Amino acid sequence: MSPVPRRGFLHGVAAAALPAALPDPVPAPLPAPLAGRPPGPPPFHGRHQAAVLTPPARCTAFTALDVTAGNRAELAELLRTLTERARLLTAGRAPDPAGITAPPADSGLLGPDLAPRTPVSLTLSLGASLFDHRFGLAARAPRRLRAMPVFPDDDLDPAWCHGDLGLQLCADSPDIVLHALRDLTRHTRGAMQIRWRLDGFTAPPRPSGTPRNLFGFKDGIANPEVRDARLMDRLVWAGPHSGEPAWADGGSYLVVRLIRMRLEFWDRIPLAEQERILGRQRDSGAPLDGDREDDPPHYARDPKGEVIALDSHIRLANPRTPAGGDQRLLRRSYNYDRGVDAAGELDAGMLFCCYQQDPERQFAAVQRRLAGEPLTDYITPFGGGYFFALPGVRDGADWFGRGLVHPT
Ligand SMILES: C=CC1=C(C)c2cc3[nH]c(cc4nc(cc5[nH]c(cc1n2)c(C)c5CCC(=O)O)C(CCC(=O)O)=C4C)c(C)c3C=C
Ligand SMILES: [Fe+2]
Repeated sequence: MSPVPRRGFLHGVAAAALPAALPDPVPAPLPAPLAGRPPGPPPFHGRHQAAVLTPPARCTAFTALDVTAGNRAELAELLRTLTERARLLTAGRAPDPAGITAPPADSGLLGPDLAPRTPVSLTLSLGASLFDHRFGLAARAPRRLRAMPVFPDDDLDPAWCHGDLGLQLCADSPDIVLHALRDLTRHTRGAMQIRWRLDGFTAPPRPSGTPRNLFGFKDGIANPEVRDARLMDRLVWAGPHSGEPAWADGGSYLVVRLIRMRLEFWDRIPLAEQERILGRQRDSGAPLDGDREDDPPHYARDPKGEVIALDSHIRLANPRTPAGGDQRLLRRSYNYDRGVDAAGELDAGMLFCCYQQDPERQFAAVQRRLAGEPLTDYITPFGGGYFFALPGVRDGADWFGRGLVHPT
């Protein structure tokens, strides 16, 4: 049982550790899509959570949690605490020292001087199960939020699926991610508990450009342009303009899929077959009818699939199909590596994450077309969930989910 009582978990250790004011962030390298903005980590306050549009970081941990808070007031307290800690952590700020008889205010993992070199980004999202009977929120749920269904070719393990909350932490190194997770769990003990967690990484671009997945192919090439704000309003952001409640304005649906990749099998097939399955050249990333990774594939010129096979991954996934609305997704995937399984096989794959305005119109429509594609012989989806990434925290008085839990 938790030594920290459920009620009032924010008061005491957490409240004592909160600083009165945060320092100005010091300039850090900007991801490409944010170039042109004033230097520094993405601001924490805003209409959207800052990390949704930023490119994948080097390291991540996706953690699904179950809320153990007993009522709506305790849920509100949990969300307020997560907001306060997120403000601190995303600014790379060390907590104030604890008294000599108290446990240290910080794990110490990053040394005594955190600020301001170690910013972490955090994205908080809600699962459909949070809207059950416990908190009286069913009538206020995001309209399109439901539990992740089972798709053909899935082999889902219930221990790796769903969750009341989804928490994604991203940073330059795994210790920064773990430091943030320890801080958050420590300050919310008694109100939420981890259900599952998968850590991921991206490779640095070699030699440049888009990073590669564990099959050796560049991944994330054909993503929508995040600098196009009107496009993001059509494809990524949800709110009253997409039929959602007012409190949800600026949020986004997040689909997470944990997909094991059978690396030993993949490594036994010829390169030409690998490229036929995916529809792109491995080394350059170009579509099989092009020369460069940013060349668009020309399916209309190849109706029989003689160059890019009709059942290749990119041709089936193609979200720019005229029927069924715009299905383009913002993919933000990571590689994962969990060592070896009991049979001595490599246990590695993809932590597939994508943001969208409508998971049925976008992710599910694409996923259904991929059923039975040749790639399915080399991959096994075993977990994940559907989540709603909350709108951003607007200012110093706001907190994650305030409009949901405390309507004004
Ligand atoms: C349902 C959504 C998708 C899943 C799940 C998925 C898994 C998956 N993908 C690769 C490798 C590649 N995917 C690529 C492109 C691509 N994939 C999806 C969707 C899902 N992929 C889309 C919508 C697209 C873009 C299609 C287009 O617009 O042309 C590519 C090509 C490079 C790129 O654009 O990123 C690769 C390579 C694997 C290995 C995988 C499961 C493990
Ligand atoms: Fe894909």
